[in-house]
Amino acid sequence: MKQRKAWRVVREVIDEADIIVEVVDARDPIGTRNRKLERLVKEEGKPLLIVMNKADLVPKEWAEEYKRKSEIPVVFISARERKGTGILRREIKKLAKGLLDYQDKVKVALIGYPNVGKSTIINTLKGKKAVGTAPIPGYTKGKQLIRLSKKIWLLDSPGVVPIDDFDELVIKGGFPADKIEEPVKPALKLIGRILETRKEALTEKFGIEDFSSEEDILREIGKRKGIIRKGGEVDLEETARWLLREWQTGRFTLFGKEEEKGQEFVWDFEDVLDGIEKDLLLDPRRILWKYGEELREKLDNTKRVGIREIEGFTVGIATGFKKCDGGIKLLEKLTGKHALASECFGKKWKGVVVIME
Ligand SMILES: Nc1nc2c(ncn2[C@@H]2O[C@H](COP(=O)(O)OP(=O)(O)OP(=O)(O)O)[C@@H](O)[C@H]2O)c(=O)[nH]1
Repeated sequence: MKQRKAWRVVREVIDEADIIVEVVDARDPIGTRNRKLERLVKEEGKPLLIVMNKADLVPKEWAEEYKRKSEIPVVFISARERKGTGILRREIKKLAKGLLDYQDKVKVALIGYPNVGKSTIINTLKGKKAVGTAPIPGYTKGKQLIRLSKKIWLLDSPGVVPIDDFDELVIKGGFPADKIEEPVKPALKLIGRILETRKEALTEKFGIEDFSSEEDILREIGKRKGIIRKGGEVDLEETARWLLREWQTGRFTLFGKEEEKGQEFVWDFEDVLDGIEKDLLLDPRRILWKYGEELREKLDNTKRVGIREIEGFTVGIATGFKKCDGGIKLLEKLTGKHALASECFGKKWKGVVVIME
């Protein structure tokens, strides 16, 4: 049901825009491109541009190679480092040119999976210019357009592609590895993705050079890590969980050296989440009154995160942040949901309890 609603919003954004920019993560272009989205845009006959963001986290040659292979125009940028945004503007202008023969204004929309950097790109494109956002008369209330040039405008709220496949959700970090009952399937999918994208990563991290099948690779990882059952056989399930955990926390990436350090965290707070009853869900302060002491004990510079679905709500706990906002943002990223209420705690290192829709 939720999926359908999310796709409806994406369709509305496609409908509204004249040019669609699909934002993907340069580290995982295969996993963050969405064929359904691309098909919908094509069906509408609208121009599509792919922006591979976070280019600062991948080697240049890799970017060039991907660009050569793509049939859709690709632009590489790093919104965070403000690199490549000039080229992006130029490409958008190029696509808009053809349309401006028939209309006097062109609207551009960014669409992509959660966490790929859509908002950061919008902010970068906005620039420092005071013109920034301006309400346009007759335009849907609450929404604004950002002026890129006199005739080219950007929708200020991006379209978010829902993650509809459970294995995919796990790979993207939206469901904690430790909680998965059948971790082998998503782990094999992850290995398949790595084989397709950059199999050298398996050699660099695990010393594996024989890429026969996904399952053999998983078994080999277990063997090398010593995740063995009593009988001496590799424990595939535990290996799968371990691998997914490494991936989700960023300890294992496609490009060993270029890890995004800021995003590393450990899963924690199982006990507290186990104890949360229905009446505590009304207010995050109640959770803090009851479990504050336990939570404060773990406050240090390690980022710890716990997430649990309880009675139709999602409860998240995050600690180890300089600002509570960082914790809330990470929880929202991981779950793809929005915070309804939150309560902050801690002095030097902060933690936060968040209830999400
Ligand atoms: N290294 C790097 N990180 C980036 C870049 N752009 C964005 N990020 C980071 O990626 C994370 C997600 O960025 P957002 O702009 O919030 O992503 P979004 O696509 O709007 O995410 P949702 O709001 O969940 O849909 C943040 O931690 C950003 O700082 C980039 O070019 N390089």
